[in-house]
Amino acid sequence: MARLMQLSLRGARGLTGRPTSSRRLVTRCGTSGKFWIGGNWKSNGTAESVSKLVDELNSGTVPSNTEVIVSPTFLQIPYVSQNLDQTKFAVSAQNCWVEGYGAYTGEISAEALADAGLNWVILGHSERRALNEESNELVADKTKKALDTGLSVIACIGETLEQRESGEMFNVLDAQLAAIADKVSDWSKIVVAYEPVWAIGTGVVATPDQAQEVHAYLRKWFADKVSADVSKSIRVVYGGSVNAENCAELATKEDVDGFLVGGASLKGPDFLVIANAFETQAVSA
Ligand SMILES: O=C(CO)COP(=O)(O)O
Repeated sequence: MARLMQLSLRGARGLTGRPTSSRRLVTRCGTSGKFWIGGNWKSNGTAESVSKLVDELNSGTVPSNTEVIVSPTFLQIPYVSQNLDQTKFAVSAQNCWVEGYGAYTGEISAEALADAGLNWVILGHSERRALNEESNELVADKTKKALDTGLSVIACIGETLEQRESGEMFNVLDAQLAAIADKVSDWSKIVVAYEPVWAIGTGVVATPDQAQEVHAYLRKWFADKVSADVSKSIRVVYGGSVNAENCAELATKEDVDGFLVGGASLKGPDFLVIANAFETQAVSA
């Protein structure tokens, strides 16, 4: 109760002492009201290291105001699903194919993910866009397919340094979102992950103000191009060199509804600090 009161005070005054809008007072972190943290393990993890990581995560706590997912490789998903405490953590895939079951050698369908008991999939990660040449249209088609199959989607967008420095950043983000908006009308099972490519795996984190600027822009994009309701309810999370040291300050930003974490999600104690970032800054506000 005390924490709830602190959260509402924080919503009413903001950390700066300035009044925040009533929109965010009611809807910080979207309709769910929960901060959202994802750990993207990428192509990492041996049987031994994953077992250790799962044990470390199980020994930690996750606040009730935060939803936490981890995303192992396909091969590690069964072990993680069976051994991770799913009262605290959900499990996600890092990709799926655009078609269903069939003659698609090397691919895994959204249906197969659902059949394995998963509820989440990451789509459009910049590494897949760059290394596997996934276009905005393919990411949008995969997003539609995953949603139609009943999965929730972490839809990743973000600009390269070159695009940012040449003034193309907002056009790039617009095009990435517009492609999805062309195919999808129900955004209730989408978390948007803003991951500037220049911040991924580089140790160069966006400043809290840089993250807030883009997140506020994206929220306005939803208000203008989709609807006021979606703008209010969608969660927009930040990814790119988030770690145990910088997460609390980033979490203070009004339009930052969580994080998608790469490297630091492979270290159990660090990821648990990040998973508690919203709780920590809410209580200390
Ligand atoms: O790509 C990311 C999460 O999807 C971010 O990776 P890092 O946290 O390692 O920069």
